[in-house]
Amino acid sequence: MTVLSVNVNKIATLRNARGGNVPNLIKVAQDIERFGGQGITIHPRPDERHIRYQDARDLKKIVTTELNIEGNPIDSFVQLVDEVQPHQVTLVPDAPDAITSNAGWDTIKHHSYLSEIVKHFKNQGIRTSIFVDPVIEMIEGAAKTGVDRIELYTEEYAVQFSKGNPEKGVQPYRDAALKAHELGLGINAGHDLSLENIKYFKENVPNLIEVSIGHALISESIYLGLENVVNMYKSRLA
Ligand SMILES: CC(=O)[C@@H](O)[C@H](O)COP(=O)(O)O
Ligand SMILES: NCC(=O)COP(=O)(O)O
Repeated sequence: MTVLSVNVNKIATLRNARGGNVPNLIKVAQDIERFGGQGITIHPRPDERHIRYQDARDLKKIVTTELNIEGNPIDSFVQLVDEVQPHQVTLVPDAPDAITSNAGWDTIKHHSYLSEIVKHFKNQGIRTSIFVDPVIEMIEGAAKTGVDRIELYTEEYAVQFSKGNPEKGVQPYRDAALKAHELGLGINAGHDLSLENIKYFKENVPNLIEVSIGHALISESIYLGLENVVNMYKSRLA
């Protein structure tokens, strides 16, 4: 079984559009857990365009499954994670003005920086993950930082799947997962995973511990309903 962590960034996007508290992010997170979601993921960005730093504090008080905070470990992010103490922190190298995450870390170039940050969080007992492209050298570089897990950046898989090339799309992820497992790393994945492409990914990428899914899951819920969609993902991840 692979754990489904639901990314609620898009719930915050909708809420912020009117400046009030509709939809209520906390209630949605509680409902996701009630419907069977096994984790909540957030990705507070420096401009707080969707998740606000205060949301992280509020969610920590109510999440009973697993809270995963993703982001670029700039000083304010590190301070937030230190304060909130989520179950997992995922380091993502996104620029402040990036529309969304668009690359994994160069774990060789940033070896010292990542090693220091990984140590900082691991010393507090926070499970730490590094967002990477499915490139063997980057997996090896991640392992050398002492990190617990990697999160495979799955946009390219999603692109290839949508073009009708699922095997071409998944092959680098299978190879990366085998290497990561051999090196003792846990394997997470995320970005642009959807009801359409998740089953093939799960069936073809070994040792997949957790996926975080937001944009597609929330969009699909408009048509199919949140409870239904959470359970549709879970059956594809069983
Ligand atoms: C790391 C990752 O792939 C997701 O966290 C993604 O970046 C979601 O962020 P947005 O919701 O801002 O697109
Ligand atoms: N880590 C990936 C994530 O949290 C969700 O990404 P997406 O499904 O919104 O593309």
